[in-house]
Amino acid sequence: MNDPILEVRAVTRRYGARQAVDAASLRLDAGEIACLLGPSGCGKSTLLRMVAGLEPVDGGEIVIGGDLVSAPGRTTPPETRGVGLVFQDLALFPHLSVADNIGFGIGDLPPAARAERIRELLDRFHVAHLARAFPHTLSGGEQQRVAIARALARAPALLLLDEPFSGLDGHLRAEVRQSVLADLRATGAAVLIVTHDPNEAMQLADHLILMTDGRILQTGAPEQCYRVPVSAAAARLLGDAITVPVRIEDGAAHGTLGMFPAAGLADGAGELILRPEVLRLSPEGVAGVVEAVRFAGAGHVADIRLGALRVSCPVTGTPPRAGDMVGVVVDPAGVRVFPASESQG
Ligand SMILES: Nc1ncnc2c1ncn2[C@@H]1O[C@H](COP(=O)(O)OP(=O)(O)OP(=O)(O)O)[C@@H](O)[C@H]1O
Repeated sequence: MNDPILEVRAVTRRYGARQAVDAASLRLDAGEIACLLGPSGCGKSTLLRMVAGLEPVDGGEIVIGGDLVSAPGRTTPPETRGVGLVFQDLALFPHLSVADNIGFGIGDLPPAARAERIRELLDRFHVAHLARAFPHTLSGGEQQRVAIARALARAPALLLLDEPFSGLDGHLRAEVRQSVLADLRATGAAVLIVTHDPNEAMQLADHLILMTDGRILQTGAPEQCYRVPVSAAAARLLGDAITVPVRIEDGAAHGTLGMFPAAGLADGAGELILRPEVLRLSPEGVAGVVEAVRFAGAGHVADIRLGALRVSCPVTGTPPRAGDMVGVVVDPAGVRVFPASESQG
């Protein structure tokens, strides 16, 4: 196995009594794109800033390209870590042209080599026609491309992006994201992107890193994290998750939606966690009453009362009406069972 580009080992950062990052570990291989996802204040930016060398670590170690760059009392400065950085505000130099922004950090190269590198990046990020333009005349998406091109000027093996798409609005955001992603992949750099947007993270990443309260809950491929969350908290970070209280007894979980395997779990209170899409309406399912039906583009969503439980169930075809009695079935493959104490958060 190749050595990772980035290895973060049990890194900790405290601000007074607050543990902003608590024993976080992750690794990133060459050419891999990872998204660090979590709610506001969970410590994502702090972790990224420690990797960048903008913040010291209070515990643990960071290794980049085989070099130990952070340990308590030791912080290699950002400019000698071989990382590229792009922050939310992009921070382009307003008085420099696009070409000069991109070439800013490579003034030490011979002029011909510098010009060649600038031309390469202008082409790669599709901004060659803007080479002489100034940042304030560019669209948000164009500024985004220039900021990334500038961060890659020294060909870092690792690029760090903190909420890079947050300044772009809906439609433009998705479009810029996908095309920038393709261009980034072509550079071969390992990329660590901080975001609080689950859809963005799932669409961009080879590898998700889910974080809450300073701790990393789960890492893995987006589909794995979505389908097989390690806890209710991890499940909720990636989208709608229905929580159903159950009683675990002799390796089975019993609750309103029926019985599900819970091998290896101790008897006691538990929770089922499932995505809405594993529910469907069928007459042989658990009986419930439709409370409301909403149009949701590709189909409808029915809010259904099943005793004390209320679930939102996607419906294809003709939707039921409020007040109808329906049956709800669950695809057991889409259900996870957790002991109640482990699924808090
Ligand atoms: N320089 C600082 N001094 C004191 N507390 C800080 C400092 N930087 C961050 N914190 C605190 O550490 C915690 C984590 O902050 P951080 O900015 O890393 O979170 P985040 O997940 O990036 O949030 P957001 O998505 O809102 O940017 C927060 O409670 C924040 O208030």
